[in-house]
Amino acid sequence: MLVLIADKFPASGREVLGRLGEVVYRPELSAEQLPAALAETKADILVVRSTVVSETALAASPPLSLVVRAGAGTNTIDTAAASRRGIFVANCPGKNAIAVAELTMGLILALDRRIVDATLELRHGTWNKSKYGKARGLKGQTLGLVGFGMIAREVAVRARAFGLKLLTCAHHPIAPELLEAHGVVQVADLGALLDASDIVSVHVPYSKANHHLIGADQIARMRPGATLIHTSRGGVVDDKALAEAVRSGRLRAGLDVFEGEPAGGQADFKNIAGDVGDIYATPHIGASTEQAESAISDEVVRIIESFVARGIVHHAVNLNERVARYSLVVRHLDRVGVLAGILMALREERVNVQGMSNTIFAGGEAACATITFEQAPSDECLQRLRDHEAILAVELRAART
Ligand SMILES: NC(=O)c1ccc[n+]([C@@H]2O[C@H](COP(=O)([O-])OP(=O)(O)OC[C@H]3O[C@@H](n4cnc5c(N)ncnc54)[C@H](O)[C@@H]3O)[C@@H](O)[C@H]2O)c1
Ligand SMILES: O=C(O)CC[C@@H](O)C(=O)O
Repeated sequence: MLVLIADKFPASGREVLGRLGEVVYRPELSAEQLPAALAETKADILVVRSTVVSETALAASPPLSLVVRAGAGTNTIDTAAASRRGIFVANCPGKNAIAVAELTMGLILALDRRIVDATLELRHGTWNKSKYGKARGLKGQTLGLVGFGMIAREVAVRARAFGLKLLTCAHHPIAPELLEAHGVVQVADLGALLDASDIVSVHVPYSKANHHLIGADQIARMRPGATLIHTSRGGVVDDKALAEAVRSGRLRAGLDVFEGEPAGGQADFKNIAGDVGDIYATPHIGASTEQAESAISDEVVRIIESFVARGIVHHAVNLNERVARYSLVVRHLDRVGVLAGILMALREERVNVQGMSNTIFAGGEAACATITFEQAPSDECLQRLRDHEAILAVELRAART
């Protein structure tokens, strides 16, 4: 088994993976160089952070069967192409949420106290207490969290300690216990959240549907003097419209992600923070704390270990989520050919198997197979299975609709 790691990844994690197979560490690879590296190494497993994984990359190594995103967002991986090729794509949900929440709070505080500007002036020898000795203060202000996933919840925990009032919006009703536990109120929709918030912080994944979720209209709807914090993904906010609103003095913004940002560690990048003083910005470092990188590394190792040892992929993001209409539970003696016999019987019925698992009981004598499909096998087929000398019991279950 060969694991190609195409982004920065801790040495401790690489060492553990090295015990499972060969590890090729190429953190310098760009998206353009990735296909050639995959073709050359014939990697079975690919680990990436922000490096884009295109269909060409996925096709470059025939044995490639798993791509692990050492992070949360998978929009940089062509998951549709991976699904077409039967390649699992997995991520590490929540493992860097605290780090992003900490940066979010950092940007909120830095903007309120204008810490960056004050530091820059002091560095140049200017004492400007008159200018920087004015801030609104956070207590009692309203923070609107766009999305209420892992990161937004960690932001809520921290923001509450600062005395902020918390709102959120989602496409569906969020469980009341979850809202209550975080001291958050769900408002009707994004518009209501923008109307009511002094600070808006964006925590949704990038997708076609979320492209410019915070566009010119939403930016215009924000309260005058409000602050927008964006640490989710370039493209969720319309950067140009935001820059205009900040330049006009209506808003302030704290950004960790940008439209068209470079994927690698160092590059020239002309960006909207360059000429707009009220934009504070960091180069996509939300997840980059030692704590988060270590938690992500442990999770990547866990995902790969489980895949190699048991074929189970934790946090796969490109599986068919549809619940099969029928499942057949077959308890059987653990003998060669029994499973093949069951599948042959289903094949004769032209039943297309959707999923299958087989668990062996302690002692190794008996096992239980669960097979799922959309179309029920006939009674005759079920009887034939029941009559098999190595089959102990057969039960057909229909999913509740
Ligand atoms: N700056 C960084 O370094 C960094 C690090 C980690 C994650 N991220 C980004 O942050 C995003 C969120 O991360 P997370 O761990 O909280 O993910 P998550 O999946 O736990 O939460 C995202 C939530 O947003 C909701 N959502 C999606 N579209 C929405 C919409 N239009 N309106 C309201 N809710 C919507 C989803 O239902 C989900 O509950 C990631 O997808 C990634 O792009 C950035
Ligand atoms: O790996 C990184 O540096 C960024 C990760 C982050 O954007 C994520 O989606 O987890």
